[in-house]
Amino acid sequence: MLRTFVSGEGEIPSSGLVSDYLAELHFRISHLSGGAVASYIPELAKADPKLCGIAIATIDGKTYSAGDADVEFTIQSVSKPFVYGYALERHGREAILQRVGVEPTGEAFNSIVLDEVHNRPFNPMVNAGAIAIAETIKGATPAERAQNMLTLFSRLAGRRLSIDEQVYRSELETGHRNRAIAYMMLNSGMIRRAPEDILDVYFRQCAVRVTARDLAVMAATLANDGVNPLSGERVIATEYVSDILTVMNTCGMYNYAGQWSYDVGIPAKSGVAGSILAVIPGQLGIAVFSPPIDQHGNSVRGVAACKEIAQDFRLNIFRSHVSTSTVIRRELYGDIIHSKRARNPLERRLLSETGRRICIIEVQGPLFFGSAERLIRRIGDVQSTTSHVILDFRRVPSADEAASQLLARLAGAFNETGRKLLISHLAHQPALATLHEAMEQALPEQIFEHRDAALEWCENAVIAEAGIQFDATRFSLSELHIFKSLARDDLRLLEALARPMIFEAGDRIIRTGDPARLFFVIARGTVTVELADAVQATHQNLRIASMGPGLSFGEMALLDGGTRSADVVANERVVCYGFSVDAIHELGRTHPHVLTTIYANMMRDFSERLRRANDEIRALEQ
Ligand SMILES: NC(=O)CC[C@H](N)C(=O)O
Repeated sequence: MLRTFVSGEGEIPSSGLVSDYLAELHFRISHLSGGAVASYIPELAKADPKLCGIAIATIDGKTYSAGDADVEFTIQSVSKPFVYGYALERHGREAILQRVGVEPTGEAFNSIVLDEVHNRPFNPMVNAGAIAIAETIKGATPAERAQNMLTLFSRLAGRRLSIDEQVYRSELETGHRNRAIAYMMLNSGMIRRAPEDILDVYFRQCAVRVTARDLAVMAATLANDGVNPLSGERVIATEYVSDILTVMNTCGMYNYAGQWSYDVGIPAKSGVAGSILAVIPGQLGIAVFSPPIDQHGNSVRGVAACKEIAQDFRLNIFRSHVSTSTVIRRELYGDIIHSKRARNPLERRLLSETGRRICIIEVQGPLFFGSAERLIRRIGDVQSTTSHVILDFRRVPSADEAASQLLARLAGAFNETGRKLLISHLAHQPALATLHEAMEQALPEQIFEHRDAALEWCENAVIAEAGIQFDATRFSLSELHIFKSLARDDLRLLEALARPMIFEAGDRIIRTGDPARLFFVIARGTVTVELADAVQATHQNLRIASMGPGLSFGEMALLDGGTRSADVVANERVVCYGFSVDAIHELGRTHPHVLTTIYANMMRDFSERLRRANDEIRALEQ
């Protein structure tokens, strides 16, 4: 039962909740009786049966513990899954399967039977299999092999471990059953080197000193796809982690494995010194240590503690925590949501009429078969009404091989139909590398760092298709919205005031804080309006708009005559006309209607922009 979710102190101690839970659990578990300390290895018989420690490590490296979680004991059989992973990595699945199967025995950990069909040990979690696997530990001498083995475990624990010489010697002197198993395997050709050599490193491997906290970290390394959450070091290749966990699930608790899986539902491994290590993939690792073991060789208190934790925290791995229903965060359409590219009134009308052909899908969460399939199905649904689909991946932390393949196929299908699929915010990080590669191959031109750039690309395509671009070659002031409705004579007066100006790419045409003396009309090229230093963390400028031919900027100066509130930078060579604010005001004195018309045009533009901004905000609120 979860009893301690709120502490009495008024404040909720963030990590105290789990610690308190473990402390209570420990209190109950440590009073359990039953079982006996293993004595077939004489040195193990000396263990204090009262010892009891519990530890949990999360995949982001937080550890919780209760009781004797920092007391050292020997790892024993809990070492087996890790050396198995090591062997798989060195020799590959095929070669290892030749030597050791993956079938549960239903027999004790030290059973002497081999699989008669293949003449190999049933699985790597029982002694026979683990001894065969120990032969794969690299090294020309016993010392080198011991060193390599110890290095593996130190990397798994995230600290330097050592070997308990007494326990090692004790088993070396008395482990005749294991010796028998080794000789039998030599006889059947399952091991090739001298049994004593292999047993030497196997006994040492079993005698590595660890704490419950170490085991929790090792379990968390498996839960974390093979990366130690404390050191950040990859210790096991991702592709073999599921092999290890599968075998742990079917064979890790020996002839209790079926019942364990039914009761607890977590891949686990136990050792005769009294420890159990359990792995909840993607979440955490659990370890319990208490020496008395039952008839199967599993720690009595360890089994009880794991059962409770699994039930209280709903950790059965067959219980699904993933949902595919949230893969689409929301959909936005190009009639309401616009890029930061400022548009002239004609283009704006076109986009509000036909912009629904552009669909932005904000994707969220990890992509795997289920979520990718759901996403693709939705894209299929919107396809009939859209010509452009932008996938915004900023909230996608990972995509596996299956999802990457599905999306690559989708991209291929898009390419064939002439519809466009665009990708934005696909982060450069290892968990997205496969997807990146697949997308780069399928859509080399359509991957954008920012969604806004992708949207602008789509808008440009829609506008180009409609053939309504501003024609800069026959540029006349009457076509500019700011001068709309002015009589020809008035326009002529204004033309006389226009000063042609040329800027090169990167030129800062307007600088924040400068006195505002001119406003500009673009004839050729595009500019970007940006807020200097706006992104605090990086001191980067924030792009708020970009604009091209036929649009004006800096006209606010006509109203407030103050200083500039943003920077405007030329994106390429820009030809524009500058109008002196003073000269326009001057003109207003003799021709007041010129100024009022300009003001009215500006007001109309502002109010339209405000309305559109409100529509966008409303759409983004959903
Ligand atoms: N179950 C175990 O932990 C067994 C390990 C022990 N070293 C043995 O080989 O017998």
